Amino acid sequence: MNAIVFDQVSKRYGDVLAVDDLSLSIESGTTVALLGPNGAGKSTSIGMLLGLLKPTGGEISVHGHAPEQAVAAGELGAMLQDGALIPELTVKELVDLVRRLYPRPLPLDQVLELADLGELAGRRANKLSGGQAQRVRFALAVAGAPRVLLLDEPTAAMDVESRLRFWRGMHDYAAGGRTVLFATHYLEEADQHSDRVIVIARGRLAADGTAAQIKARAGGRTVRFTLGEQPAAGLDLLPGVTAVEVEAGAVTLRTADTDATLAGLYRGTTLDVRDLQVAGAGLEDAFLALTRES
Ligand SMILES: Nc1ncnc2c1ncn2[C@@H]1O[C@H](COP(=O)(O)OP(=O)(O)OP(=O)(O)O)[C@@H](O)[C@H]1O
Repeated sequence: MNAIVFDQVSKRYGDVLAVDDLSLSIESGTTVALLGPNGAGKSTSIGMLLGLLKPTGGEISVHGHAPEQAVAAGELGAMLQDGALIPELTVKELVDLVRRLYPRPLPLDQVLELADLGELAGRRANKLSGGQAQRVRFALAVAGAPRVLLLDEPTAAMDVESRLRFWRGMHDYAAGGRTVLFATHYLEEADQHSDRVIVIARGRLAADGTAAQIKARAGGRTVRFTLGEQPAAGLDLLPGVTAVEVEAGAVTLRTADTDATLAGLYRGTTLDVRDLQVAGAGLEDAFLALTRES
């Protein structure tokens, strides 16, 4: 069953087409990373999912309902980039206040544990550091036990240790068969913490798959070497090669299988290859290649 469906959704702000004919569906129980450069349309998509922004065209549904209905029914929880916290309340009071607004909230202790707030329970909200305030926002997002959790760049203000703890809490929350969609710029986070990565660029879908598939789609690895005056014809036929660039005698091959490509190059051709370099295309390279392509 689908938790989230975007059907030909677009959003225009004046001259800016922030989301451009976006269609995708997210199966219930999956954790999905929404990846894209600045201005790609991630926050706009999350805003529309929450019913805070109206699409210019197309339709969005959450478990078969319009976003506004899903929010009203407590099906959606969200952690946005800067939600204000009530300064005079302690962390515990604030979390308890919010969870009581929902029909079937999580127990208070469980929320505090998920967000790693045990030691901060008695601290007033106006005395929290940026990273601690983010943890409280996460607690408020899960307090109502929503089936779908939306996180907009959740680890932006967190140090390394806080990040680790945050992801542990997120995985614990998702483990109950819940759906999580998180926006991030951090490719490593997408790689490590999601079942599926959706890359958007300029409001359009640039790639959709597991992190491994996305790396492979952008060519996996590159093999570079110098050929000088020798002809480069036929390099695209080497095993594994997905793209060939030749510039002034310098060749760059993108390959999904480095070993097969090199074997083919050395055993299957008579070329005199110089200055051979093999570089791993990480998710970063894949991401750059994909967002440039689109
Ligand atoms: N209220 C607004 N009015 C006009 N343009 C807007 C508004 N909100 C966003 N935009 C524009 O829409 C585009 C998409 O912005 P959005 O914030 O959704 O991207 P994003 O992927 O979340 O970016 P970032 O990673 O920087 O947070 C950008 O070009 C942005 O400038």
